[in-house]
Amino acid sequence: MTTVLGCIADDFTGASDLAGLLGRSGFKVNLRIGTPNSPPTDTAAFEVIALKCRTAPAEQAVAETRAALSWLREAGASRFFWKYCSTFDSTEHGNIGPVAEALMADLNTDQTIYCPAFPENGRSIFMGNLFVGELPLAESPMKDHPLTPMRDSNLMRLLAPQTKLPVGLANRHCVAQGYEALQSRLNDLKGEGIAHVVIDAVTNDDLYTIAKACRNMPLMTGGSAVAMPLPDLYAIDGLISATTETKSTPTLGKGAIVLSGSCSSMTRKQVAAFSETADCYQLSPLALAADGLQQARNWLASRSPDAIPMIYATAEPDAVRQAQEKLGVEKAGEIVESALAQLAIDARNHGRRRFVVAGGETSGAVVKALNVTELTIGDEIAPGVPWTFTRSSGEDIALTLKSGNFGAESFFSDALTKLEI
Ligand SMILES: Nc1ncnc2c1ncn2[C@@H]1O[C@H](COP(=O)(O)OP(=O)(O)O)[C@@H](O)[C@H]1O
Ligand SMILES: O=C(O)[C@@H](O)C(=O)COP(=O)(O)O
Repeated sequence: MTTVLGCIADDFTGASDLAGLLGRSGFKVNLRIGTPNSPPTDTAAFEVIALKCRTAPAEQAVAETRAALSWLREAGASRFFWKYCSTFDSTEHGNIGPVAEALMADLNTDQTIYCPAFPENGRSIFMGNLFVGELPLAESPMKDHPLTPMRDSNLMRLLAPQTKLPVGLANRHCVAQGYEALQSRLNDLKGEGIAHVVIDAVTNDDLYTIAKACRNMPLMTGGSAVAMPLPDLYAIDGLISATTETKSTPTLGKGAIVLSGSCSSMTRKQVAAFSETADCYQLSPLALAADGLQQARNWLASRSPDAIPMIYATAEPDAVRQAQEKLGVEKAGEIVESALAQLAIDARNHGRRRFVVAGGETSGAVVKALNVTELTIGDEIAPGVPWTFTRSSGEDIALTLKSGNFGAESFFSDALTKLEI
C-alpha cells in the first residue's frame, strides 16, 4: 500500500509510542528499526522509522533523518511527522530544530508546528510552556534526566537557539476557536516570516483541532498524541479507506525478563514495585567499569527459566550524578546501555522470549543488539506503550519499549499479565 504518512522518531520508545497511537485507528502501521537498506516493499499507510538520534550531534541527526525522509518519500509518502519526546528532551546543542529545518528544506516548505502535548500522560502546553502533570517541565523530575536534563519549561525559548528561522506561538485561545481559526493564525504567522510555530494543547480535543488544521502540512512535528487523530482525518478526506485489520499475537515461548536503564521517577517506582516479588540484579556503572559484566551474566545464567528476573541500572539522581562525575555522562550511559544490550542477548540465548525494557536509549541499545529490523504493533499496555512482536535470531519474541515516564507503578507486571504470563 502507498504510504500516506511517513514518520521519523528520534528514539525507539518514542517510535513505538507513535506507532501504538496511530495503530489505535485500526490502520496498519509498520515500525522499522533504522532506515531500511533496501527500497520500500510491503509498505503500510503509516510508516514509522525509529532512529536513535535524540542525543546525537545535530549534523549526525540531520543526516540520519534526511536519509529516513528520502526512504519514506520513495514509499510514496507526501506528508511527514518528526516525533520527539513529549517532554521535548534535547541537549544544550539540541537537534529538534536543526532536523526540522533540514526536513523543511528537503520538502520545500516554509512552516511547521511543534506540539509535544500528550494529555493522557499528563503533558500539556499553555502559552508555550510545557507542563508535566501540574508541574512546569523544569520543575518536574525531567530536570534530573541523566542525558537530557530539562531546565527551562518554555518551548519557544528551548527551540529558538536551535533554529535559524523565527519561532512563534499559536496559543490555547486560538486553538479553542477551532481549526479554521488556527489555520488563519498559522497563515498570519507565515506572513510574518514565522517558520516554527509552537501550539498550545491541553486536551485531546485540542489535539484533534490541531491535527485537523495541520493535516495537509508537508511536515508536522511533535509528540505522538497530536498524530493520533491523523488516520481518521485522512480516512474522512478519502486518502485511505477503512480497514478491518486485526492484531495477531504470535505463539511465544514462556521465558521473560525485565531490563531497566531508565532513571526516571516513574521507572524508579516501577522497579521498586516489581522488586518486591522479583529476583533482581542491580547494575552499577562504576562497578561495571571496574569489574566488567561477567558477574551479572553468571547471575542471569543461573536463574530458573520459569523465574522472571529483573536487571536494572535504575538509580536515584544522586547516584547517577556520582557515576557521571567519575566516568563522564556519555561513558556512564554507554556502559549501562551496552551491559543491558549484552544481557538481552544472553536472555534470548537462554530461551527467554518476552522482554520488558524501560528507557528510550536503553531500548535502542537492546533492540539493536537483538538485531531486529522491524516490529509489529500489538495491544497497548499503558497509553503510548504497546507490546511489539518481531523475530530475533530466528525466534519469535515480544518486546515492550517503555518510555521513561510512562505506565503505572505496576507496569512491569501489567505488561507480563497482558501476555498471559
Ligand atoms: N545508574 C546510572 N548511572 C548513570 N547513568 C545511568 C544509570 N542507569 C542508567 N543510566 C543511563 O541513563 C540513560 C537513561 O536514558 P533512557 O534509557 O533514555 O531512559 P529514559 O527513557 O528514562 O529517558 C541511559 O543512557 C542509561 O544507560
Ligand atoms: O513522547 C514521549 O514521551 C515518548 O514517546 C518518548 O519519546 C519517551 O522517551 P524516553 O523517556 O527517553 O523513553
